[in-house]
Amino acid sequence: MADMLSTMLLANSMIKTSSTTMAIMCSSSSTFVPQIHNNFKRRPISSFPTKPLFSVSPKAFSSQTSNPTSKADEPPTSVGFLGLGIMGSPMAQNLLRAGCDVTVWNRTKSKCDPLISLGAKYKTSPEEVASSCDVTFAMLADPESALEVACGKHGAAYGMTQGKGYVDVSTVDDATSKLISRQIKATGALFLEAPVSGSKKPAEDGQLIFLTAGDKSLYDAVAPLLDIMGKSRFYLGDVGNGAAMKLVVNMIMGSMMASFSEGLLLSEKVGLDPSVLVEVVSQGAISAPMFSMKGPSMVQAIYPTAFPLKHQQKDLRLALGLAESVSQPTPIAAAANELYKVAKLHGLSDQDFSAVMEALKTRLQSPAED
Ligand SMILES: NC(=O)C1=CN([C@@H]2O[C@H](COP(=O)(O)OP(=O)(O)OC[C@H]3O[C@@H](n4cnc5c(N)ncnc54)[C@H](OP(=O)(O)O)[C@@H]3O)[C@@H](O)[C@H]2O)C=CC1
Ligand SMILES: O=CCCC(=O)O
Repeated sequence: MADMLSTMLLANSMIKTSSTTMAIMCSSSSTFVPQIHNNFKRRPISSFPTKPLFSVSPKAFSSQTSNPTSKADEPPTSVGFLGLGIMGSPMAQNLLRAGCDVTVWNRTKSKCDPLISLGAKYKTSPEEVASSCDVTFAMLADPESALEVACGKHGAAYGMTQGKGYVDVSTVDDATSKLISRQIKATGALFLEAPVSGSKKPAEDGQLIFLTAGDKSLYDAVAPLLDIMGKSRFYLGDVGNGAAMKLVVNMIMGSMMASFSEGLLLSEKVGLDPSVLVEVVSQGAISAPMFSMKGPSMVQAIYPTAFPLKHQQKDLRLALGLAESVSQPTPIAAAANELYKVAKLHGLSDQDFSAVMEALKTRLQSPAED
Protein backbone atom coordinates (compact mmCIF):
# COMPACT_ATOMS: atom_id res chain seq x y z
CA MET A 1 0.00 0.00 0.00
CA ALA A 2 2.74 2.46 0.98
CA ASP A 3 4.52 1.83 -2.33
CA MET A 4 1.32 2.24 -4.28
CA LEU A 5 0.51 5.50 -2.52
CA SER A 6 4.08 6.65 -3.02
CA THR A 7 3.71 6.09 -6.76
CA MET A 8 0.44 7.99 -6.76
CA LEU A 9 1.93 10.94 -4.89
CA LEU A 10 4.81 11.13 -7.33
CA ALA A 11 2.35 11.05 -10.22
CA ASN A 12 0.39 13.76 -8.45
CA SER A 13 3.47 15.90 -8.11
CA MET A 14 3.85 15.69 -11.87
CA ILE A 15 0.30 16.93 -12.33
CA LYS A 16 0.48 19.72 -9.82
CA THR A 17 4.10 20.71 -10.37
CA SER A 18 4.95 20.44 -6.71
CA SER A 19 3.72 19.68 -3.27
CA THR A 20 4.88 20.19 0.26
CA THR A 21 2.98 18.83 3.21
CA MET A 22 2.97 20.82 6.42
CA ALA A 23 1.25 19.84 9.64
CA ILE A 24 0.22 22.54 12.11
CA MET A 25 -0.85 21.32 15.54
CA CYS A 26 -1.68 23.52 18.52
CA SER A 27 -1.21 22.15 21.99
CA SER A 28 -2.77 24.30 24.70
CA SER A 29 -6.48 23.55 24.35
CA SER A 30 -8.50 20.84 26.02
CA THR A 31 -10.96 20.87 23.10
CA PHE A 32 -10.26 19.08 19.84
CA VAL A 33 -7.33 20.55 17.95
CA PRO A 34 -7.81 20.57 14.19
CA GLN A 35 -4.99 19.41 11.96
CA ILE A 36 -4.26 21.41 8.87
CA HIS A 37 -2.20 20.17 5.95
CA ASN A 38 -1.35 22.47 3.10
CA ASN A 39 0.40 21.45 -0.05
CA PHE A 40 0.37 24.73 -1.85
CA LYS A 41 4.04 25.58 -1.50
CA ARG A 42 5.24 25.03 -5.03
CA ARG A 43 8.57 23.52 -6.02
CA PRO A 44 9.89 22.36 -9.38
CA ILE A 45 9.39 18.65 -10.07
CA SER A 46 13.14 18.08 -10.26
CA SER A 47 13.58 19.07 -6.60
CA PHE A 48 11.30 16.30 -5.37
CA PRO A 49 12.64 13.47 -3.30
CA THR A 50 11.94 9.98 -4.58
CA LYS A 51 10.49 8.88 -1.23
CA PRO A 52 6.97 9.84 -0.13
CA LEU A 53 6.64 12.99 1.98
CA PHE A 54 3.95 11.49 4.17
CA SER A 55 3.31 8.51 6.31
CA VAL A 56 0.21 6.45 5.75
CA SER A 57 -1.58 3.76 7.65
CA PRO A 58 -1.80 0.78 5.30
CA LYS A 59 -3.78 -1.07 7.96
CA ALA A 60 -6.77 1.13 7.28
CA PHE A 61 -7.38 -0.94 4.18
CA SER A 62 -7.65 -4.67 4.36
CA SER A 63 -5.37 -6.88 2.32
CA GLN A 64 -8.48 -8.38 0.71
CA THR A 65 -8.36 -6.43 -2.51
CA SER A 66 -10.07 -6.52 -5.82
CA ASN A 67 -6.86 -7.65 -7.50
CA PRO A 68 -6.08 -11.23 -6.49
CA THR A 69 -2.81 -11.25 -8.45
CA SER A 70 -1.14 -8.54 -6.38
CA LYS A 71 1.31 -9.35 -3.61
CA ALA A 72 -0.36 -9.55 -0.18
CA ASP A 73 1.93 -6.89 1.31
CA GLU A 74 1.35 -4.46 -1.57
CA PRO A 75 -2.39 -4.31 -2.09
CA PRO A 76 -3.41 -1.86 -4.80
CA THR A 77 -5.65 0.98 -3.74
CA SER A 78 -8.74 0.69 -5.87
CA VAL A 79 -10.85 3.81 -5.67
CA GLY A 80 -14.58 4.05 -6.32
CA PHE A 81 -16.25 7.31 -7.29
CA LEU A 82 -20.02 7.82 -7.07
CA GLY A 83 -21.57 10.98 -8.55
CA LEU A 84 -20.02 12.53 -11.62
CA GLY A 85 -21.52 16.00 -11.76
CA ILE A 86 -19.69 19.32 -12.06
CA MET A 87 -17.39 18.42 -9.16
CA GLY A 88 -17.25 14.62 -9.20
CA SER A 89 -16.14 14.31 -12.82
CA PRO A 90 -12.95 16.39 -12.57
CA MET A 91 -12.12 14.93 -9.17
CA ALA A 92 -12.36 11.37 -10.51
CA GLN A 93 -10.45 12.45 -13.59
CA ASN A 94 -7.56 13.73 -11.46
CA LEU A 95 -7.41 10.41 -9.61
CA LEU A 96 -7.27 8.58 -12.93
CA ARG A 97 -4.58 10.88 -14.31
CA ALA A 98 -2.52 10.27 -11.17
CA GLY A 99 -2.54 6.57 -11.97
CA CYS A 100 -5.23 5.37 -9.57
CA ASP A 101 -7.35 2.35 -10.32
CA VAL A 102 -10.76 4.09 -10.47
CA THR A 103 -14.24 2.58 -10.74
CA VAL A 104 -17.13 4.95 -11.39
CA TRP A 105 -20.91 5.04 -11.12
CA ASN A 106 -23.38 7.82 -11.83
CA ARG A 107 -27.19 7.81 -11.85
CA THR A 108 -27.11 9.12 -15.43
CA LYS A 109 -24.78 6.59 -16.99
CA SER A 110 -23.70 8.79 -19.92
CA LYS A 111 -21.67 10.98 -17.53
CA CYS A 112 -19.43 7.94 -16.87
CA ASP A 113 -18.45 7.62 -20.54
CA PRO A 114 -15.67 10.28 -20.67
CA LEU A 115 -14.07 8.71 -17.60
CA ILE A 116 -14.40 5.20 -18.99
CA SER A 117 -12.62 6.39 -22.12
CA LEU A 118 -9.80 7.64 -19.87
CA GLY A 119 -9.47 4.18 -18.33
CA ALA A 120 -12.01 4.08 -15.51
CA LYS A 121 -13.91 0.87 -14.78
CA TYR A 122 -17.70 1.01 -14.54
CA LYS A 123 -20.14 -0.75 -12.23
CA THR A 124 -23.91 -0.62 -12.39
CA SER A 125 -24.63 0.32 -8.76
CA PRO A 126 -23.02 2.00 -5.75
CA GLU A 127 -23.12 -1.39 -4.02
CA GLU A 128 -21.00 -2.97 -6.76
CA VAL A 129 -18.54 -0.10 -6.75
CA ALA A 130 -18.12 -0.32 -2.98
CA SER A 131 -17.72 -4.08 -2.99
CA SER A 132 -15.01 -3.92 -5.66
CA CYS A 133 -13.00 -1.01 -4.24
CA ASP A 134 -10.86 -0.39 -1.15
CA VAL A 135 -12.15 3.13 -0.72
CA THR A 136 -15.22 4.77 -2.26
CA PHE A 137 -15.78 8.51 -2.66
CA ALA A 138 -19.25 10.01 -3.10
CA MET A 139 -20.01 13.48 -4.52
CA LEU A 140 -23.78 13.85 -4.55
CA ALA A 141 -26.12 16.80 -4.91
CA ASP A 142 -27.76 17.05 -1.49
CA PRO A 143 -28.62 15.19 1.73
CA GLU A 144 -31.35 13.12 0.06
CA SER A 145 -29.16 11.85 -2.78
CA ALA A 146 -26.15 11.32 -0.50
CA LEU A 147 -28.32 9.16 1.78
CA GLU A 148 -29.92 7.30 -1.12
CA VAL A 149 -26.60 6.45 -2.75
CA ALA A 150 -24.97 5.43 0.53
CA CYS A 151 -27.82 3.59 2.22
CA GLY A 152 -30.67 3.08 -0.28
CA LYS A 153 -31.43 0.01 -2.37
CA HIS A 154 -28.13 -1.23 -3.87
CA GLY A 155 -26.45 1.60 -1.98
CA ALA A 156 -22.78 1.62 -1.14
CA ALA A 157 -23.33 0.32 2.40
CA TYR A 158 -24.37 -3.04 0.98
CA GLY A 159 -20.93 -3.40 -0.60
CA MET A 160 -19.00 -2.29 2.47
CA THR A 161 -17.09 -4.62 4.76
CA GLN A 162 -14.40 -4.32 7.39
CA GLY A 163 -11.20 -2.92 5.89
CA LYS A 164 -12.95 -0.69 3.38
CA GLY A 165 -13.52 3.05 3.60
CA TYR A 166 -16.30 5.42 2.51
CA VAL A 167 -15.50 9.10 1.99
CA ASP A 168 -18.48 11.39 1.45
CA VAL A 169 -17.39 14.66 -0.14
CA SER A 170 -20.93 15.95 -0.78
CA THR A 171 -22.18 19.04 1.05
CA VAL A 172 -24.80 17.80 3.53
CA ASP A 173 -25.99 18.65 7.03
CA ASP A 174 -24.40 17.06 10.07
CA ALA A 175 -27.43 14.88 10.85
CA THR A 176 -27.32 13.29 7.39
CA SER A 177 -23.59 12.76 7.63
CA LYS A 178 -23.96 11.09 11.03
CA LEU A 179 -26.71 8.83 9.69
CA ILE A 180 -24.57 7.75 6.75
CA SER A 181 -21.62 7.26 9.08
CA ARG A 182 -23.65 4.97 11.34
CA GLN A 183 -24.84 2.85 8.41
CA ILE A 184 -21.38 2.53 6.91
CA LYS A 185 -19.72 1.77 10.22
CA ALA A 186 -22.33 -0.87 11.04
CA THR A 187 -20.77 -2.90 8.22
CA GLY A 188 -17.35 -2.71 9.87
CA ALA A 189 -16.04 -0.20 7.33
CA LEU A 190 -14.56 3.21 8.12
CA PHE A 191 -16.21 6.57 7.37
CA LEU A 192 -14.89 10.04 6.64
CA GLU A 193 -16.91 13.13 5.73
CA ALA A 194 -14.86 15.43 3.55
CA PRO A 195 -16.88 18.24 1.93
CA VAL A 196 -14.85 20.58 -0.21
CA SER A 197 -14.33 24.29 -0.51
CA GLY A 198 -13.51 25.37 -4.05
CA SER A 199 -15.53 25.12 -7.20
CA LYS A 200 -15.33 23.70 -10.74
CA LYS A 201 -11.93 25.18 -11.67
CA PRO A 202 -10.18 24.23 -8.41
CA ALA A 203 -11.66 20.73 -8.85
CA GLU A 204 -10.17 20.58 -12.35
CA ASP A 205 -6.83 21.91 -11.11
CA GLY A 206 -6.62 19.64 -8.04
CA GLN A 207 -6.82 22.69 -5.78
CA LEU A 208 -9.75 21.86 -3.51
CA ILE A 209 -9.79 22.33 0.26
CA PHE A 210 -11.02 19.26 2.16
CA LEU A 211 -12.92 19.75 5.43
CA THR A 212 -12.76 16.30 6.93
CA ALA A 213 -14.02 14.57 10.05
CA GLY A 214 -14.57 10.99 11.12
CA ASP A 215 -12.24 8.00 11.30
CA LYS A 216 -8.71 9.35 11.67
CA SER A 217 -7.13 6.17 10.32
CA LEU A 218 -9.16 6.53 7.13
CA TYR A 219 -8.16 10.20 6.93
CA ASP A 220 -4.50 9.19 7.16
CA ALA A 221 -4.91 6.43 4.61
CA VAL A 222 -6.68 8.56 2.00
CA ALA A 223 -4.52 11.67 2.55
CA PRO A 224 -2.50 10.95 -0.63
CA LEU A 225 -5.77 10.73 -2.59
CA LEU A 226 -7.03 14.00 -1.06
CA ASP A 227 -3.70 15.58 -2.03
CA ILE A 228 -4.23 14.53 -5.64
CA MET A 229 -7.59 16.33 -5.69
CA GLY A 230 -6.83 19.22 -3.37
CA LYS A 231 -4.36 21.79 -2.13
CA SER A 232 -5.09 21.47 1.58
CA ARG A 233 -6.99 19.39 4.07
CA PHE A 234 -8.31 19.99 7.56
CA TYR A 235 -9.04 17.18 9.99
CA LEU A 236 -11.74 18.46 12.34
CA GLY A 237 -12.53 15.53 14.64
CA ASP A 238 -15.94 13.95 15.03
CA VAL A 239 -18.36 13.38 12.15
CA GLY A 240 -20.51 16.48 11.76
CA ASN A 241 -17.69 18.98 12.23
CA GLY A 242 -16.67 18.84 8.56
CA ALA A 243 -20.27 19.29 7.45
CA ALA A 244 -20.76 22.18 9.87
CA MET A 245 -17.55 23.92 8.77
CA LYS A 246 -18.59 23.62 5.13
CA LEU A 247 -22.06 25.04 5.83
CA VAL A 248 -20.66 28.00 7.77
CA VAL A 249 -18.24 28.78 4.92
CA ASN A 250 -20.99 28.58 2.32
CA MET A 251 -23.35 30.64 4.48
CA ILE A 252 -20.79 33.44 4.43
CA MET A 253 -20.26 32.98 0.69
CA GLY A 254 -23.97 33.10 -0.13
CA SER A 255 -24.45 36.30 1.86
CA MET A 256 -21.36 37.89 0.28
CA MET A 257 -22.65 37.14 -3.20
CA ALA A 258 -26.08 38.58 -2.40
CA SER A 259 -24.52 41.75 -1.01
CA PHE A 260 -22.17 42.07 -3.99
CA SER A 261 -25.17 41.74 -6.32
CA GLU A 262 -26.96 44.59 -4.52
CA GLY A 263 -23.88 46.76 -4.83
CA LEU A 264 -23.47 46.11 -8.55
CA LEU A 265 -27.10 47.00 -9.26
CA LEU A 266 -27.09 50.04 -6.98
CA SER A 267 -23.94 51.39 -8.61
CA GLU A 268 -25.54 51.07 -12.03
CA LYS A 269 -28.81 52.73 -10.90
CA VAL A 270 -26.96 55.78 -9.60
CA GLY A 271 -25.06 56.17 -12.85
CA LEU A 272 -21.78 54.49 -11.97
CA ASP A 273 -20.05 51.91 -14.10
CA PRO A 274 -20.37 48.56 -12.27
CA SER A 275 -17.17 47.35 -13.98
CA VAL A 276 -15.34 50.13 -12.18
CA LEU A 277 -16.96 49.04 -8.91
CA VAL A 278 -15.55 45.54 -9.49
CA GLU A 279 -12.11 47.08 -9.97
CA VAL A 280 -12.41 49.30 -6.88
CA VAL A 281 -13.54 46.38 -4.71
CA SER A 282 -10.67 44.25 -6.00
CA GLN A 283 -8.12 46.74 -4.69
CA GLY A 284 -9.53 47.28 -1.20
CA ALA A 285 -9.87 45.46 2.06
CA ILE A 286 -13.05 43.68 0.92
CA SER A 287 -11.40 42.21 -2.18
CA ALA A 288 -12.12 38.54 -2.70
CA PRO A 289 -11.22 36.21 -5.56
CA MET A 290 -14.94 35.47 -5.92
CA PHE A 291 -15.76 39.12 -6.70
CA SER A 292 -12.92 39.47 -9.19
CA MET A 293 -13.72 36.19 -10.92
CA LYS A 294 -17.50 36.50 -11.11
CA GLY A 295 -17.91 40.30 -11.21
CA PRO A 296 -17.05 40.88 -14.90
CA SER A 297 -19.54 38.29 -16.16
CA MET A 298 -22.22 39.42 -13.68
CA VAL A 299 -21.94 42.93 -15.11
CA GLN A 300 -22.85 41.39 -18.47
CA ALA A 301 -25.65 39.29 -16.90
CA ILE A 302 -23.83 36.09 -17.88
CA TYR A 303 -23.72 33.29 -15.32
CA PRO A 304 -21.72 30.27 -16.55
CA THR A 305 -22.44 27.52 -14.06
CA ALA A 306 -19.63 26.55 -11.73
CA PHE A 307 -21.65 26.30 -8.51
CA PRO A 308 -25.35 25.80 -9.28
CA LEU A 309 -27.64 28.30 -7.57
CA LYS A 310 -29.89 25.50 -6.29
CA HIS A 311 -26.93 24.08 -4.34
CA GLN A 312 -26.10 27.47 -2.80
CA GLN A 313 -29.72 27.81 -1.66
CA LYS A 314 -29.57 24.27 -0.25
CA ASP A 315 -26.45 25.20 1.70
CA LEU A 316 -28.04 28.36 3.09
CA ARG A 317 -31.10 26.35 4.11
CA LEU A 318 -28.91 23.78 5.87
CA ALA A 319 -26.78 26.48 7.49
CA LEU A 320 -29.89 28.17 8.83
CA GLY A 321 -30.95 24.82 10.29
CA LEU A 322 -27.55 24.52 11.93
CA ALA A 323 -27.88 28.03 13.37
CA GLU A 324 -31.39 27.24 14.60
CA SER A 325 -30.09 24.14 16.40
CA VAL A 326 -27.93 26.34 18.62
CA SER A 327 -30.20 29.44 18.67
CA GLN A 328 -27.60 31.54 16.85
CA PRO A 329 -29.17 34.59 15.13
CA THR A 330 -28.23 34.72 11.44
CA PRO A 331 -30.45 37.49 9.98
CA ILE A 332 -28.13 38.30 7.07
CA ALA A 333 -28.01 34.69 5.90
CA ALA A 334 -31.78 34.37 6.36
CA ALA A 335 -32.35 37.38 4.10
CA ALA A 336 -29.89 36.06 1.53
CA ASN A 337 -31.65 32.71 1.55
CA GLU A 338 -34.93 34.42 0.63
CA LEU A 339 -33.23 36.00 -2.37
CA TYR A 340 -31.92 32.64 -3.60
CA LYS A 341 -35.42 31.21 -3.19
CA VAL A 342 -36.80 33.98 -5.39
CA ALA A 343 -34.08 33.25 -7.95
CA LYS A 344 -35.10 29.58 -7.97
CA LEU A 345 -38.73 30.58 -8.54
CA HIS A 346 -37.56 32.46 -11.60
CA GLY A 347 -36.02 29.32 -13.07
CA LEU A 348 -32.40 30.10 -12.24
CA SER A 349 -31.68 26.91 -10.24
CA ASP A 350 -29.17 25.48 -12.69
CA GLN A 351 -27.38 28.74 -13.44
CA ASP A 352 -24.36 29.78 -11.42
CA PHE A 353 -25.20 31.10 -7.94
CA SER A 354 -24.07 34.57 -9.07
CA ALA A 355 -27.35 34.65 -11.03
CA VAL A 356 -28.95 35.51 -7.68
CA MET A 357 -28.43 39.10 -8.88
CA GLU A 358 -31.28 38.57 -11.32
CA ALA A 359 -33.66 38.21 -8.37
CA LEU A 360 -32.94 41.84 -7.49
CA LYS A 361 -33.87 43.16 -10.91
CA THR A 362 -37.28 44.82 -10.96
CA ARG A 363 -38.41 42.92 -14.04
CA LEU A 364 -37.89 39.63 -12.23
CA GLN A 365 -39.42 40.67 -8.92
CA SER A 366 -42.55 42.09 -10.52
CA PRO A 367 -43.19 40.29 -13.82
CA ALA A 368 -46.58 42.03 -14.14
CA GLU A 369 -44.85 45.41 -14.41
CA ASP A 370 -42.89 44.40 -17.55
N1 LIG B 1 -20.19 23.03 -7.97
C1 LIG B 1 -19.48 23.53 -6.99
O1 LIG B 1 -18.84 24.60 -7.15
C2 LIG B 1 -19.40 22.86 -5.67
C3 LIG B 1 -20.33 21.95 -5.23
N2 LIG B 1 -20.22 21.39 -3.99
C4 LIG B 1 -21.19 20.41 -3.52
O2 LIG B 1 -20.84 19.18 -4.13
C5 LIG B 1 -22.01 18.42 -4.41
C6 LIG B 1 -22.06 18.14 -5.92
O3 LIG B 1 -22.07 19.38 -6.57
P1 LIG B 1 -22.02 19.48 -8.17
O4 LIG B 1 -21.10 18.46 -8.73
O5 LIG B 1 -21.82 20.91 -8.45
O6 LIG B 1 -23.52 19.09 -8.50
P2 LIG B 1 -24.18 18.52 -9.83
O7 LIG B 1 -25.60 18.96 -9.75
O8 LIG B 1 -23.38 18.86 -11.03
O9 LIG B 1 -24.06 16.94 -9.61
C7 LIG B 1 -24.88 16.29 -8.68
C8 LIG B 1 -24.59 14.82 -8.71
O10 LIG B 1 -25.52 14.17 -7.82
C9 LIG B 1 -26.20 13.15 -8.56
N3 LIG B 1 -27.55 12.96 -8.03
C10 LIG B 1 -28.49 13.91 -7.81
N4 LIG B 1 -29.61 13.36 -7.30
C11 LIG B 1 -29.38 12.02 -7.23
C12 LIG B 1 -30.13 10.92 -6.77
N5 LIG B 1 -31.39 11.05 -6.29
N6 LIG B 1 -29.58 9.69 -6.84
C13 LIG B 1 -28.32 9.53 -7.31
N7 LIG B 1 -27.55 10.53 -7.74
C14 LIG B 1 -28.07 11.77 -7.70
C15 LIG B 1 -26.20 13.63 -9.98
O11 LIG B 1 -26.47 12.55 -10.85
P3 LIG B 1 -27.06 12.82 -12.32
O12 LIG B 1 -25.88 13.13 -13.18
O13 LIG B 1 -27.76 11.56 -12.67
O14 LIG B 1 -28.03 13.98 -12.21
C16 LIG B 1 -24.78 14.16 -10.08
O15 LIG B 1 -23.87 13.12 -10.22
C17 LIG B 1 -23.17 19.23 -3.86
O16 LIG B 1 -23.43 18.78 -2.57
C18 LIG B 1 -22.63 20.65 -3.85
O17 LIG B 1 -23.27 21.44 -2.89
C19 LIG B 1 -19.17 21.66 -3.18
C20 LIG B 1 -18.21 22.54 -3.57
C21 LIG B 1 -18.28 23.25 -4.82
O1 LIG C 1 -19.89 24.70 -2.31
C1 LIG C 1 -19.40 25.42 -3.19
C2 LIG C 1 -18.25 26.25 -2.91
C3 LIG C 1 -17.79 27.03 -4.08
C4 LIG C 1 -16.49 27.71 -3.75
O2 LIG C 1 -15.92 27.46 -2.69
O3 LIG C 1 -16.03 28.48 -4.61
